[in-house]
Amino acid sequence: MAQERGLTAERSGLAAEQEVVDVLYARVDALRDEASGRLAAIRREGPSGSPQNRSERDAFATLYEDRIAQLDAVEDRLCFGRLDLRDGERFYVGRIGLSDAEHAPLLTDWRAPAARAFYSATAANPGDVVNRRHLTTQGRRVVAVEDDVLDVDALREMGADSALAGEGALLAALGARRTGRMGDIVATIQAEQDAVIRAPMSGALVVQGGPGSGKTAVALHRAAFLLYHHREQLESRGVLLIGPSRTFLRYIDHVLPSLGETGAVSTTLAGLIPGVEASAIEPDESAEIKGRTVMADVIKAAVRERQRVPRADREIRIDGRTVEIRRSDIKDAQAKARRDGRPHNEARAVFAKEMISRLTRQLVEQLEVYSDEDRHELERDVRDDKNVRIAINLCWLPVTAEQLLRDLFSKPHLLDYAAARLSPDERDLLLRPPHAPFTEADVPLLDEAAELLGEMPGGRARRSDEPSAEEIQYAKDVLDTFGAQSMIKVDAETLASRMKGGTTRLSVAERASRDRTWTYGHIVVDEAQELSPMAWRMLLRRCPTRSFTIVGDVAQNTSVAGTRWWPETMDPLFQTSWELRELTISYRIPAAVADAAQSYARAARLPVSDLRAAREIADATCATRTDDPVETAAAVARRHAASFAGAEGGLVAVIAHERHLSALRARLSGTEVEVCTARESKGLEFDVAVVVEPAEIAARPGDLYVALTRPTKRLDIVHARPLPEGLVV
Ligand SMILES: Nc1ncnc2c1ncn2[C@@H]1O[C@H](COP(=O)(O)OP(=O)(O)OP(=O)(O)O)[C@@H](O)[C@H]1O
Repeated sequence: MAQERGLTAERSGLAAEQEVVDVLYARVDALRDEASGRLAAIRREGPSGSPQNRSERDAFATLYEDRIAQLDAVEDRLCFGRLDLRDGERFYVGRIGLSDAEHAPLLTDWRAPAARAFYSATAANPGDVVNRRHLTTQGRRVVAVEDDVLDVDALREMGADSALAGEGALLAALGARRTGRMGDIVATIQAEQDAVIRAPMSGALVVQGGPGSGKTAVALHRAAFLLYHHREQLESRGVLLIGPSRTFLRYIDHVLPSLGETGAVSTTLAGLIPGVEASAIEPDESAEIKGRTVMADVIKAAVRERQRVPRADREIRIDGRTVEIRRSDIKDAQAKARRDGRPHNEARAVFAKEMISRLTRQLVEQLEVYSDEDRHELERDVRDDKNVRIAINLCWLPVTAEQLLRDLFSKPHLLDYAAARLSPDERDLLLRPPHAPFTEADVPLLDEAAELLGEMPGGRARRSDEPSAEEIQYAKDVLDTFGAQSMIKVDAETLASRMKGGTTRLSVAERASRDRTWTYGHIVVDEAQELSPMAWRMLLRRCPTRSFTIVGDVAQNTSVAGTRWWPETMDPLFQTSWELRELTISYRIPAAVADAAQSYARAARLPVSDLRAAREIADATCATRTDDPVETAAAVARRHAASFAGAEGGLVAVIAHERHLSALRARLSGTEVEVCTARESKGLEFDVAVVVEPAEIAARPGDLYVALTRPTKRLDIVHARPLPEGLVV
C-alpha cells in the first residue's frame, strides 16, 4: 500500500497538502524528462542501421511518445484524494500511480484495489478508513481540502482535526458550467457508480439508470478500469466503445485520455464497417423491419440466391469441342463448395475448381487422353476459356455486401424470394431505388452480408499486419534486452505489431478501425436501448468472449427496434451470463426538472427507473404559453445566452421538432445557442434547455423524455398547444 513516505505526514490543511502535491508534480516532470531524453536519443540516431534496427527504434519512439502524452494528460487534478486508515497509514489517490526514484509509492492509481475505499467507504460501512479527504486543485495549486470523517471516534483518539465537511467537491463539480465536452468524474465517483466500474469483466453487465445518473461517465471509467486491470488481455485486442452519434463521440472524447488510456476505439455502429456512409434517414416502419432477427435469414437467402442452377443443361464449345454444363454437376459442385464452410465469395474457388475438373473430365473422355501432362493442359484450356468463366460466374456470382443489399431492396422479385417470411406490405416498405444511400438500419444488414460473403476474389486474404508467434517472441526478447517494460508498460504483441508496422505508427485503434473482422477484448455500449436485434448480432460477432458493459435507459428509447425491457433483449444474447445493475441518482438534472420529467414519463407509460436528484436549484423549471413558440423560444434562448456571456460561459440549447429547426437557426444565427432535435440531444447536456412545443415532440414519448432531461440548471418550456398529460411545471 502506498504509505506516505518522505512527505509531511502530520500537518493538515492547504500548506501541507501543497507540499505533497508539489512532490507529485515534480515526479511527473522527472518522468517526462526521462522519457523525452530517451526519445531525443532515439531520434538523434537518425535513419541509420538495418531495417530491423530502424523499426525497433520507431516502435520504441512511439512508446515513449505515448508515455509523454499520458503524463501530459494527467496534469489536471493529478492528485485528488487522501485516505487515512485506522492503523495510522495514509495514502494519496490520483489519476495514475507514481513511485519515487527508490520505488517508494507516492500516489495510488484510482483503479488500484487499495484506492477502492476512497469511493466505497461510507459512515455506515467505513472499513479501515477513518477519514477521506478530497483535494481540489487549480493547475498545480491546492485550493481546497474537504474531509469526510467516517469514524469520528477513531479520529479523536488519533487527536486529529475532526471538522466535518459536506459533499462540496461533488456539488461543485455538478454545479460547474458546461463546456460542451464531458469531463471525467474520477475525483467524485459515488459508491453505487464505483460498484459498477469495478465489477468483474466476464459476461455482460447491463447498467440501467435514469437520465443523468452517470451511465456514460461510469461506462468510460469502467473501460479505463478494465484496461488497467486486464492490460495483458485487452491491450492487444483493444476495448470498443459504441456511441449513438459522432456528436456524442466528440462530446466524450476527452474522458479516456484524461484517465491515461488510449487503448479504446470509439465509434458509432456505422463506423464499424470501413468505408460505409450511412447518413440517410428512413421511416421508422422500415427501420423497425430491418432490425428484426428474421433479416438474418433474409440476407442468408439473398446470398444463397447468388448460387444459381440454370433451368436446363447447356452446351458450350471449348477449342472446337462441345462440353455440357450439366445441372447435376452444378448442384454437386455447389454442395461441395458449401460443405467447405467458407463464405460465399471465398467458396467460389471450390465451386469453380470442381466444375473445371468435371468439364475437363468430359474432354478427357472425348479425346481419350491418358497422360497427366495432357490432362493438365486440357484443364488449363478449360480454366482459361471465357465461356466457362461466364458459365461458372452465373452459377456462383461473387458480389459485395453493398451490391447485395442494393439489389435486394431495389428488385421486387429478389425481395419476394429472400424475404418470403415478411408480409407483402412489409416488403413494399423495404423497396427503394437502386442507388438510394444507406441508412443506419442498413448497417447491421451490410455487416451480416459481409460476414456471409467474405472477401471478393482477389481481395485481401489475411490480416498482414498481425504479428506471427515468432515476431511476438522476438518482441519479448527486445523488451527484456532493453529492460523498458516497466517504464513504458507495453505487451510483446503490441510491440511486435508496431515493429511490423515499420515506420508506420499502427496502434490497436488504427488496426481495428481498418478491419471489419477485428474482434475486441471488451465492448462498451452506450445508449444501448437504441440497438435492434440485428445490431446486437453485429456487436456479438466482434467480441467472441461476450465480455460487455451495456449502459442505457429503456425509458429513453427512441428507436422502434430498440429495447423496452432488458431481459427480452439480453436473455437470447447472453443466456444466464448477464447481470443487471441500477443507478438511482441523477447528477445532472435539478430536483424540479426530475419531478416534471418523471411525472410526464409515468403518464406516458414509459418504463421509468426511480430517480433521485442530487441537487435542488431554485427556479429550475419554467413554462411559457405563447402564440408563436418559435419566436418566443428564440428570445428566451437569447436571453439565457446573454446571461452566460460573462467569463464562466455556459451552454444553451433549443430542442424542437425537426420542422422548426431552420426557423430557429435563422433567428439564433450569430449566437452560441445550439439548435437540435430531441434525438440529436441524446446523451448530451446543457446548462439551459429550451424545449419547444412538447406536444409535437411527444409523438414518440421517449423523445420528449430525452429532451426534458438535458439541462443541468434550467428547463424552459415554450408552447402554444396544451402540455402533454403529466407534464406539470
Ligand atoms: N460522481 C459524479 N461526480 C461528478 N459528476 C458526475 C458524477 N456522476 C455523473 N456526473 C455528471 O453528471 C452528468 C450526467 O452524467 P452522464 O452523462 O454520464 O449520465 P447518463 O446517465 O449517461 O445520462 P443520459 O441517460 O441522459 O445519457 C455528467 O455531467 C457527469 O459528468
